[in-house]
Amino acid sequence: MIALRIGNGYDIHRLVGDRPLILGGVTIAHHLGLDGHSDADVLTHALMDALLGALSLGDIGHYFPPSDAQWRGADSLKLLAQVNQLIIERGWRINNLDNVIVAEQPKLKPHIQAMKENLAKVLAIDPDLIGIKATTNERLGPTGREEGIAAYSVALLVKEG
Ligand SMILES: Nc1ccn([C@@H]2O[C@H](COP(=O)(O)O)[C@@H](O)[C@H]2O)c(=O)n1
Ligand SMILES: C[C@@]1(CO)OP(=O)(O)OP(=O)(O)OC[C@H]1O
Repeated sequence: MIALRIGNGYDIHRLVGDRPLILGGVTIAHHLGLDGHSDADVLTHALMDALLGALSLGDIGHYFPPSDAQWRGADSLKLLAQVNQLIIERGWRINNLDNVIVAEQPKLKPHIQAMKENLAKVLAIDPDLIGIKATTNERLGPTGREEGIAAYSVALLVKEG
């Protein structure tokens, strides 16, 4: 018997002048970066929420509360490794992941493969199981005005036997 569980995640972080831009663990040269208590890696945050959502385990704020100083400046890939552990402990594996980053600037296409490889390494899966797309918001709304970058993620988990 095969069991499937699907989850979705969303996050948005504000763009500011004095922070690095980190997406999927890749530091991208840009005049603005994402603000947050952690490294503000919005893609990895949306992905963690999708994975937790698939197993009805709550959200990242439950495991890594922004009020807790230990997560200040946290490397989100390290948090993702902890989320992956929760999945493995429960006997699930990742079937595939799909993600959309909404960013007016910079061009993300040249960095997508590196993001996939970073995430795949942490999750111990093939990079081809991870979809990552980038889109502008056609200059509409907060992402379109370059006030922030948002990400949406979908995760499909599978358990056999
Ligand atoms: N930050 C971004 C946004 C988009 N792209 C790539 O450009 C294509 C066209 O984007 P539209 O929003 O105009 O549809 C998109 O499909 C991406 O390939 C990007 O690299 N970085
Ligand atoms: C991982 C955390 C830890 O503070 O990161 P933040 O940078 O606060 O980002 P947010 O997506 O607002 O909330 C998730 C938090 O749990």
